[in-house]
Amino acid sequence: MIIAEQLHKSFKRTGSGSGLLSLGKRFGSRKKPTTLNANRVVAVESVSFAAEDGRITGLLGPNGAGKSTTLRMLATLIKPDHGSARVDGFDVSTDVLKVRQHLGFMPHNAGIYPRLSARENIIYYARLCGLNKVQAEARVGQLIEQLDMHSFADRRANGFSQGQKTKVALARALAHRPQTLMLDEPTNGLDVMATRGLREIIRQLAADGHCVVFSSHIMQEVAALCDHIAIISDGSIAMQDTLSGILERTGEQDLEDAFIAATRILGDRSPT
Ligand SMILES: Nc1ncnc2c1ncn2[C@@H]1O[C@H](COP(=O)(O)OP(=O)(O)OP(=O)(O)O)[C@@H](O)[C@H]1O
Repeated sequence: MIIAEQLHKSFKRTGSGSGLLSLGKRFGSRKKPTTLNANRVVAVESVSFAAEDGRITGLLGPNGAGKSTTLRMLATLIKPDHGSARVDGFDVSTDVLKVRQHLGFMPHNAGIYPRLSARENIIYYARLCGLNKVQAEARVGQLIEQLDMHSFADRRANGFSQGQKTKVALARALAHRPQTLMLDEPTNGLDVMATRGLREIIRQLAADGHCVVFSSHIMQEVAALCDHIAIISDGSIAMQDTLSGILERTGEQDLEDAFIAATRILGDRSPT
């Protein structure tokens, strides 16, 4: 289970574009210019949401909404500036090792080692997570079977297709049998069959009682897969509920219209 409360993260602005922001609000943003700091990029303004075990939770937001930054804070890769979050009861700021034991994270850009084979990539990560050599080899064998990776398991990852990279990254995230799994835009670049396969795996993990969180900007995908949806826009959660709850609260017929309505409501709530 994940509980995030008012997570906030900004980054130092680099490069020469700092003057641009002070001229006005960001394109597509409903935030007023006064909330923007010319020296900092606010990636996540205030994110609070809960993701329960046995449930698929979708973090739905457009490009630049703060999805990856939120997931990276939850995965203990970066520290929040403010706010707090717990993964299976462990604090992401103070119980880093415990959080990592309980969490499997598949980052946006797969991040696999090109010189290692698929099998070696997964074994390496499993060993980092505390499995001994025999355990790691056995676990990797299971994952290769489960994710149908036989045809490329012993090839170097350099040159892998997007789908092959995604499978390796997913296997790596599952290596230590984490209770909670977070996937950052997992279907990016996958074909229809690979996407279907991944959806089945996600459904099965939730059915087995795992907490699964994934980020996406694809409405149909989130609508088809998620039990719970958290809409993120401009670094804040605009609305969170079941699909039917979101449709009811916005008075819309489909998620796309509901998404626009929810972000408009958030914009109207923002301080002037
Ligand atoms: N390390 C960083 N330094 C500066 N700005 C950053 C950094 N990381 C993220 N940002 C900025 O924070 C904002 C949110 O980025 P983030 O990657 O979290 O969004 P996202 O919702 O995952 O977007 P996408 O769907 O495009 O991947 C963006 O404006 C991004 O440029």
